[in-house]
Amino acid sequence: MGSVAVPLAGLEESYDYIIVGGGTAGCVLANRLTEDKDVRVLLLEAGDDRTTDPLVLTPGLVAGVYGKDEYDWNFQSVPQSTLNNRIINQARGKMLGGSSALNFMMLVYPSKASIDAWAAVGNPNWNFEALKPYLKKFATVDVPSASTKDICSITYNNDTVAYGDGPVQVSFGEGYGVTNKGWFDTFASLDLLSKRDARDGQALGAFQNASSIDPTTKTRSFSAVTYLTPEVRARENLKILTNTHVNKVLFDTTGPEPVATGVEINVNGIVSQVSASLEVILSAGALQSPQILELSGVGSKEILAQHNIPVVFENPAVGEGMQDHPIVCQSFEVKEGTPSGDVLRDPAVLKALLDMYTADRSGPLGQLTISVAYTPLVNKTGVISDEGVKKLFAGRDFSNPARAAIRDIVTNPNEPTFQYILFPTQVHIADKPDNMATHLIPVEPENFLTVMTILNSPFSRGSVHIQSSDPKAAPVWDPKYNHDDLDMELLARGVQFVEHLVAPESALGKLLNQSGRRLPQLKGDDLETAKEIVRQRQISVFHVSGSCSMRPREQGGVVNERLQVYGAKGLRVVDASIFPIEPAGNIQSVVYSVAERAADLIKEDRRKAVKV
Ligand SMILES: Cc1cc2nc3c(=O)[nH]c(=O)nc-3n(C[C@H](O)[C@H](O)[C@H](O)COP(=O)(O)OP(=O)(O)OC[C@H]3O[C@@H](n4cnc5c(N)ncnc54)[C@H](O)[C@@H]3O)c2cc1C
Repeated sequence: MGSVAVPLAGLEESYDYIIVGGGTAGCVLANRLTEDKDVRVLLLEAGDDRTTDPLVLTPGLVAGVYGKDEYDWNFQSVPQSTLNNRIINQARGKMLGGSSALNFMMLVYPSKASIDAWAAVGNPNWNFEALKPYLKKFATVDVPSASTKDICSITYNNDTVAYGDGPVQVSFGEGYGVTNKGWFDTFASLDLLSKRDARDGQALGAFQNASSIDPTTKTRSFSAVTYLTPEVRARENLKILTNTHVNKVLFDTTGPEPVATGVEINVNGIVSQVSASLEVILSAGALQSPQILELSGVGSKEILAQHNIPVVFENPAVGEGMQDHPIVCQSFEVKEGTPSGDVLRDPAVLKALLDMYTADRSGPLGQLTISVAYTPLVNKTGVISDEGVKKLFAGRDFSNPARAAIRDIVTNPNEPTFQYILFPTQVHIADKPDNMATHLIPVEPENFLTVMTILNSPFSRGSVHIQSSDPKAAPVWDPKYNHDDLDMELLARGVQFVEHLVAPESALGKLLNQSGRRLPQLKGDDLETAKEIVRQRQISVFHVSGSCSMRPREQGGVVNERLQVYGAKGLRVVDASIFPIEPAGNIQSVVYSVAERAADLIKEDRRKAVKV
């Protein structure tokens, strides 16, 4: 099907900026760029607008959207050789709001060192201090109640006033109970309770994360509702087009450097073009921004040739450098009387909770009761000694600046090598999960809690590339988890530490059925068994990033510090793809703040160009 240079009915022929992907980052940009009335923006989203959909808005119903074509791209990895050849699912939001519309809503701030590492790998203008104003700009964090503070041992936050003043509404909720208390008491007994506010980037120990849930309405607070409010949508200089698949970026190649001039779109099978007079901005997420670049002729010559795509300009780094946080999920049967989300398998319980939520927004469906902890490098004996850390890293090559930057974080006893999560239900791992819901729907008859071990700064790098010139064909995602064997060594040690958390004498262990089942039925007492637990139970924590990395070009960069694509004019990438190094913790806070900062950079560049 050929495309015609005629705009679709209702569209102008040209806009100043075209944003590709109305996801987490894309909605931020659409809002901020149209604050200037002179700037005309077109926001293009492949999915629909589901901002009034109860499955999206109700925090406790999130599992209901996974795998459904109208909400979720539902990508699958190639089999992972280090994980017993299992296939790993990667849910991705396909709707206005993108992945912020189907994520778990955990709102965690990155560690300072993990953002300072961005500067260390060639981006001197991107460090924690530079990002901090934007970490405050995207959200307003409500204060926790006295009872939440008490149950969750919150003694470290400066919580007399809300933190930040941005559109995303963030809260702590009220549903915490004995399991959360057990979590905090257990970490306290290990002298690993946070003493600092995690928002200052230097927390270590257990702390209560907030959630992107509006404290008043008890609904998901995500980019499409918070940045695209009715007021913003009413702006005459903003056009939002949903159900619009962007096939590729169009270039003028007649000058010395290719210039992005617009995009080719597919709306209900009708392929047409629309022009951008200033810039095309790709915000299609870490799996699809590189896909669109390759479909447009930007990428490795060999890959483009395989699919008969003419090269506009070559950059083999496109789609490489892919990162993700590996997460190992061990489930433990609870004692009679210990609360577990597994009771939702009973339709009568689910109905009663739905009735409560519908009546007055009360009950667990309007909250998230996950708790977390950051720890330094630990193993079965606790925090690993300096000597032990040195031994683990001895004789390895750290000449690559990114590897050196990650080593510096992981070996620093004041930095969070691991994030632990207390998840209130069982997690089911399948060799080939149909979708994310496969992990969440209880299949075991007993009730469980899950302790999750996340490696915050992995060394392994994967890739994502097109497998066809068809824009609708899913790209091939190979995260290459643990291909750097250090990741397996570290993760296995992190898994060994879980035995401290669930031990019979620990406060959490006392809530478990110590003679009951575990998933898997293995204990990480020795390192080899801990590695087998990783192989059987590691999945993705859905933090894919780094596939269009911000780095110097000669070091594998795709974008520069202003997020402009090397080798072209008028083209940027603004989403999780640009992260040069995965930040510690859950990454939505970083995606939002990168997009906020990008909006300022774009405005600044326009001011300079048109001298306004
Ligand atoms: C299941 C899940 C749970 C998560 N839980 C958490 C959590 O609890 N806390 C946390 O901090 N983070 C969490 N994350 C991660 C976080 O939500 C994401 O990292 C973040 O939302 C990614 O933002 P983005 O802007 O890079 O991409 P996205 O938000 O995914 O946006 C990309 C957008 O581009 C659109 N698009 C793609 N291709 C095209 C095309 N060709 N044409 C037009 N549009 C296109 C997509 O439909 C989508 O709307 C989770 C993610 C998932 C998937």
